[in-house]
Amino acid sequence: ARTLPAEPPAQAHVEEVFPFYGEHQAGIVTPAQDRLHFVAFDVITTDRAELAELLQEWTAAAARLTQGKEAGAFGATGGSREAAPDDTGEALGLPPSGLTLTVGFGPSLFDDRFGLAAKRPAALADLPKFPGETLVPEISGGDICVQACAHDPQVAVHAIRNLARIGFGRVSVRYSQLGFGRTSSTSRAQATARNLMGFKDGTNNLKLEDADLLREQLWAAPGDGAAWMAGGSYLVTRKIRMTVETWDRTSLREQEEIFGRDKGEGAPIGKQKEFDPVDLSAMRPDAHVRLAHPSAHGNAHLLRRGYNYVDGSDGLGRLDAGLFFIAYQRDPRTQFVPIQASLAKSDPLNEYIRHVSSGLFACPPGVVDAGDYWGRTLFA
Ligand SMILES: C=CC1=C(C)c2cc3[nH]c(cc4nc(cc5[nH]c(cc1n2)c(C)c5CCC(=O)O)C(CCC(=O)O)=C4C)c(C)c3C=C
Ligand SMILES: [Fe+2]
Repeated sequence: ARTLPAEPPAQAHVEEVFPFYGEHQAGIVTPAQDRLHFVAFDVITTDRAELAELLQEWTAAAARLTQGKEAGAFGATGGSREAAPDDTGEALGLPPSGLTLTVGFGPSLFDDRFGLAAKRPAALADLPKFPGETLVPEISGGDICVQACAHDPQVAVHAIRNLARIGFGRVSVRYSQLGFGRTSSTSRAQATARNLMGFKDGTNNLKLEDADLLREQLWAAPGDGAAWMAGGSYLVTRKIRMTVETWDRTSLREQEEIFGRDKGEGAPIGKQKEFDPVDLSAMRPDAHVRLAHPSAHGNAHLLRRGYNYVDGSDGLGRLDAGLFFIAYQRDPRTQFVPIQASLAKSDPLNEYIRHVSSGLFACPPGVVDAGDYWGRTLFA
């Protein structure tokens, strides 16, 4: 029998509303919701004022949407019948569903189009090329990203669709990704969910209860170099395709040795329970959790917040499935990069996975009140 921490019933989840205003953006330490719609935009206007104006319009819409309201004051049906409605309507009648919207700015926004080059944080350094990755440019990068998380996919999709509609003529969608089944817990009140390899994922994650570690490892601080990012965090996304058919023909012993944890309970090799402390010496030297462990990287942690994805099948009878990996951190140069460098070099999981897209974004601090907007500290 499984023992899971107590969680509120599903109905309580869909009625959940997370505050939009605050020191930090919601959607980072917020207990990970069940569904994801992630979008990356290219900015097509070259006018800085127009971009800042769009961010203000987006902020106003996001403040409404996350509270369970329609995108604009007239909504889907309250405006003129001669004009397009200011909400697309597919979330009418649905509960708020714990929607959060989190914005980030990619390295390409800091080129010479908007006079932002001098504000590019050193921590937003382009990621190096990692061995074995086969990144597809069309589903990588982006000037601006928005991560929508909710318990109902229709609510997450509705939010992204309305932001894209508002941005018409100023931004265009570069790529978007749907995700289901969170693969991380970001709070100790949550049960650990499973990835598509069938393993509990997110056991040893940074969690919202870890106040000291969050201060040290998650949030950018005023002395970090880019003052406008204080209270923000850096986001790395990686779409990681899994060859699940090959994985499914691998023995249970091999699967468990690759991760360094058992499949049923999620306990570290040599231990009994999921949250027993990891004994690295008990597992093979290249076990995934051993290579990724903070002790192997100068105590570097990540706040992982990824989702499973299945984009249909690939025409060869294989599921086009995997993990949309999402990780927040204070500085990717000392956190994601060294961890991924060692995984790319030695992780036996590499036989079953391929990184196909990559994104890097500076997610600014939270919007403090209705007079504030996404990116104000950057554009000020
Ligand atoms: C660069 C960072 C990481 C990538 C990329 C990554 C890919 C990846 N991971 C799993 C499954 C699991 N990962 C687990 C632990 C874990 N993974 C990372 C980092 C990356 N993983 C870290 C930092 C950790 C925690 C290590 C520790 O402190 O113990 C686990 C074990 C359970 C857990 O603690 O979350 C699993 C399972 C997959 C399938 C995958 C790519 C598809
Ligand atoms: Fe991992």
